[in-house]
Amino acid sequence: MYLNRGIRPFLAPVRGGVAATAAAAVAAAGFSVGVAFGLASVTGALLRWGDGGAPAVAGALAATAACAAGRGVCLWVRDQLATATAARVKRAVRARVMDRIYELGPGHTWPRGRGGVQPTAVDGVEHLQGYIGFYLPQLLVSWAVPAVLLAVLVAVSPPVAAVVLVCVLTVPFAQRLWRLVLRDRARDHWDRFEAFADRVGDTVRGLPTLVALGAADRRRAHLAGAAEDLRAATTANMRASLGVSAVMNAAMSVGTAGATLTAALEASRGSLPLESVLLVLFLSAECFRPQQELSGYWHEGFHGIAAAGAITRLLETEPPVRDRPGAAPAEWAGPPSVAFENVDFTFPGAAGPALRGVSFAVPAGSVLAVVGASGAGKTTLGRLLLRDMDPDSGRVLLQGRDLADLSLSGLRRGTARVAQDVVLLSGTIRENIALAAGPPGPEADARVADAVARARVDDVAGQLDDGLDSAVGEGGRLLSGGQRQRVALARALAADARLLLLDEATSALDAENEALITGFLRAGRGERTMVVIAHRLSTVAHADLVLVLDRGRVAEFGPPGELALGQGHWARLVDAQRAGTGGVR
Ligand SMILES: Nc1ncnc2c1ncn2[C@@H]1O[C@H](COP(=O)(O)OP(=O)(O)OP(=O)(O)O)[C@@H](O)[C@H]1O
Repeated sequence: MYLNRGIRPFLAPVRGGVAATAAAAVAAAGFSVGVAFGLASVTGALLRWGDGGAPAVAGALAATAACAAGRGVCLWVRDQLATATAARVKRAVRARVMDRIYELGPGHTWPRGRGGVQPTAVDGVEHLQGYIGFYLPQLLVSWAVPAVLLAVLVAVSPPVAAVVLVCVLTVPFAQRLWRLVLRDRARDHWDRFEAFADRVGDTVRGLPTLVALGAADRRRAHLAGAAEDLRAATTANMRASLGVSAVMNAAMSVGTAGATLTAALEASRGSLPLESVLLVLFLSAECFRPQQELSGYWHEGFHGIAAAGAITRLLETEPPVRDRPGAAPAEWAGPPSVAFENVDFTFPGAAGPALRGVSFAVPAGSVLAVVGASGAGKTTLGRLLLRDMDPDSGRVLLQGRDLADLSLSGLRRGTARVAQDVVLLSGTIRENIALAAGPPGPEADARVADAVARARVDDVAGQLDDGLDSAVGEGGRLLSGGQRQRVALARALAADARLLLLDEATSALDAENEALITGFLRAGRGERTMVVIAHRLSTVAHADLVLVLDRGRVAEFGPPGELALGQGHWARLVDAQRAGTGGVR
């Protein structure tokens, strides 16, 4: 049986359900045998009508009808059990997949973009329904039922049983062939499906840009190419699958015909009575029925195998960071001091390091501004500070303790960030802010109210019909860039974090919002340690310390006033900004 190793653990708790489903299907097959016996007796009784067979016909008919009804009930039970079993597995798999996505965290690089994981988490888990509910139990049935029926056939006519046995044995051969043909294809098909889904998502998100650039037609052609790729892969798989189906169907036809001929031959020799001939014909057809049904489930089996492979790969992906044994919770009694000690970091697959030998120390409760040219490593430094990833060498320290020795959940409880690309979740402004405010209740409500006031989100809400209960739309697209940033800032404040990272938080702010941020930096000093990836001199002016990065190295570090007196990078950047020829980058 082809069972993906990632899915096996989820099947253990529902083994009983799969077995019960298969048992119901086997019971249905048992009633089919009853129907076969019944029909054979009805036919025999009809042929002997002259011998006063009316009561016998009536009895046989009643027994046949009862068996047919029993079969119907068993199939109904099978479908109920299959659906319930598959639903349990899907629930468990989905929960584990979501856990894994959280564990992979913000530091994981998705090989096919973030959109590529959606088909696995949504469609992939759905595809397990048919695979686990019907395909796997049917696989058991396709062995069990022929085995039982062959035993009955041997008792009725050993030669017919021998013919049927030979043909039934082609089925495992066909299954093996199917597995060999489809194993790699299933993965390839899923990869194309994920890539296509990611591109469609990208296109929808980037539609305004595509239209503005006049590139919509080119993108459409590109998408059509990817769709054609997927169609070609699907057709090729269907062809291969149908080829294997044809082998099975041929075996079944040959088996039924062979059984009929053998039975007829035996009847002509007088060694098989007519009723037994009929019985043999019905039973040999029943022997092949489970395999016929199995081939009907192959489509679901194929998608299930492909999905199970993708789910396994996701579950086996190693997170970039995880808790070390004995990791301790971080202490958040007050704002922490922060230090980097000789930190090197290179992104997987990157040509060169993003950070090299970075060292600096920031006292608790200070504001550190990080500046530097585009690509200098500012965002990477922020990400290492919040432990999205671990340094290749060197250490990041929080209150003198290596970040890697602290538990991730404890660390995340005390940190917050307003990221470069502010992402709001679908829902209302209030819901977005409340996300960070802890379990619902009066305390969380008070935190939200305080954050709204401090980030002046009430100004934003006042411009909207439903105030704080206005929907922000997917990703926050119903709000302006500046409004989004205020909501994101409020969200970070509601988290009441002792370590706050603002990554280019001022880039989309107007003068009023910028004043809000700088005021907030001034007021927050001492309350929390803040690291600001800064663009504007006004922001940096309120920093206690400035770190200038240049191609991944620390070019300068110190209080802004002192650095401005020198002749280095910082002094040049300030002069350039004052002269209006550049930012603080
Ligand atoms: N996920 C990634 N994979 C590979 N390389 C990356 C990744 N993210 C960033 N880099 C590279 O690391 C270097 C530092 O990038 P980083 O985003 O930290 O720069 P930055 O100073 O924040 O730039 P900007 O001001 O433009 O945002 C760059 O060379 C960038 O190309």
